[in-house]
Amino acid sequence: MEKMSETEINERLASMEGWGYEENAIHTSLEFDDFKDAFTVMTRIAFEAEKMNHHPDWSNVYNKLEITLSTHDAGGVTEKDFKLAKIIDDLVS
Ligand SMILES: C[C@H](O)[C@H](O)[C@H]1CNC2=NC(N)=NC(=O)C2=N1
Repeated sequence: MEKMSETEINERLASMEGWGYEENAIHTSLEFDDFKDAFTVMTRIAFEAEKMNHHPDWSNVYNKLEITLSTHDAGGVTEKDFKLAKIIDDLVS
């Protein structure tokens, strides 16, 4: 899958609330009521990621979840990252 240009990435991000571009990846920060809610969403994301064979880089501290998406093989952001970002947005909205 082909790495997208920074211009293309920023165009796509313009219509996505809560996501930003930095260091060859797109990022979002999510906050939940508690750990249980955060981990429930992580589990749902994990199953979707596994289906796509495309996995987030993430960290969780109690009710907070930081997510970074990039396509490691391409060394940057590809359409797959936007596909997973959309799935994540749909899961939390
Ligand atoms: C072997 C396996 O298909 C690859 O390592 C997949 C797995 N998940 C992946 N996830 C992400 N984010 N980027 C990849 O390049 C990637 N590659």
